[in-house]
Amino acid sequence: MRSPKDFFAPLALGAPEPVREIPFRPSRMIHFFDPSNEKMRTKVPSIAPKVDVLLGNLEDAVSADNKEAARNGLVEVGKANDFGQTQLWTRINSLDSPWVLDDLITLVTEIGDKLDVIMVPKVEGAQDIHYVDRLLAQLEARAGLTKPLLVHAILETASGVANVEDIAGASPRMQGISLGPADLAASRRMKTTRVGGGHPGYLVRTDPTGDDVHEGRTTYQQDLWHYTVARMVDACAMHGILPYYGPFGDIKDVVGCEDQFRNAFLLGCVGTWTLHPVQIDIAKKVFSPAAEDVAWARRVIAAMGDGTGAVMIDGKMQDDATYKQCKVVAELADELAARDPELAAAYDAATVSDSEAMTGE
Ligand SMILES: CC(C)(COP(=O)(O)OP(=O)(O)OC[C@H]1O[C@@H](n2cnc3c(N)ncnc32)[C@H](O)[C@@H]1OP(=O)(O)O)[C@@H](O)C(=O)NCCC(=O)NCCSC(=O)C[C@H](O)C(=O)O
Ligand SMILES: [Mg+2]
Repeated sequence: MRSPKDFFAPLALGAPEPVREIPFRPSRMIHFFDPSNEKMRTKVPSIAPKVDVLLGNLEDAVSADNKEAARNGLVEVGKANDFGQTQLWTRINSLDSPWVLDDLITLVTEIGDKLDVIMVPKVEGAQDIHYVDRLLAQLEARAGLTKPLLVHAILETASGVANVEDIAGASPRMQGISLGPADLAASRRMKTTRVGGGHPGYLVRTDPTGDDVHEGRTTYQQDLWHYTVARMVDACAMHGILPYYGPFGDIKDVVGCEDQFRNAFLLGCVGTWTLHPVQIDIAKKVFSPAAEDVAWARRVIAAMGDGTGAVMIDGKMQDDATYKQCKVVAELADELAARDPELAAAYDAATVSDSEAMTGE
């Protein structure tokens, strides 16, 4: 454990100064593509402007035979494209794999200036982040990078969940954490066979009303991921980093996907992974606050003045705590609107019509 006094010191001579705060940049969708797949590589220039984050995946879903091709394909993509406001991330292979050292050495050396965040899978505890932290500092120094690479952990082992607060605070590089429900299910010995989402067997049932316990009792499917997502959100908030939902593998179930994403958004996540182009617009819709919620938040903020005291709006009590919630929504809306003119126009139109409705104009 480093002394708090040394926490922000570079871990190698010549490495860039660590950031003091994680900059907020829109990251509603982290779009996964396989850089070993030539067809997907050719789609990068058309997909990049539609997503907040483009991620070249080197780990699971890339076959062992294609690991080198994926690494080289990502270098090619990084060198050939200007990503504008879209961030370029990668997911490296796991720290116990034979590929990860070459992943880090090659990517930082060849395209370290283009990469924003390195996603590390199967993080078990702070020690895994410390290893990556020092190695990155050495590689950054050697490559002459001036901006530190940030690190994102996937929460996908039972031990990672048990240590999530330590992981979130392990380094100033920690940008955020995503849920990895598929590996986490395996690590926990859960009896599901899916990538994220619910399960019809995980439910509660209303009490029996008479003698027949077998019929007429409503069931409600429960969210398998509620506990982990909530715990991850708290760990991230505590350390000033960003929480994300992860993958939803049933690509055809666009409705279930939207529900799962929204649960995560309401609980505090800022974004999610998208595995297929069809999920991009779902993530954009869910992780951008609704225009009517933004109009309401702006109304409460305006009515609350300095943010203290209590007022009634439409029969509902507002006070310091609702003011703070509204600030979260309104500030997120402003940050997203600064990048997205369509969203900016929708938020402004809703705010105008909300204030016209109030004044009866
Ligand atoms: C899942 C896929 C293999 C499906 O691909 P495909 O069979 O080609 O689907 P479609 O025919 O519907 O595709 C239509 C067109 O869209 C292109 N496409 C598909 N996916 C992508 C993408 N991600 N980015 C860009 N373009 C994409 C296809 O090429 C088709 O193009 P065209 O023929 O010109 O019309 C595929 O979607 C895929 O590989 N997705 C990524 C999978 C992935 O990254 N998985 C790993 C993340 S999840 C995970 O690791 C679990 C987690 O760690 C945990 O533990 O929970
Ligand atoms: Mg995984």
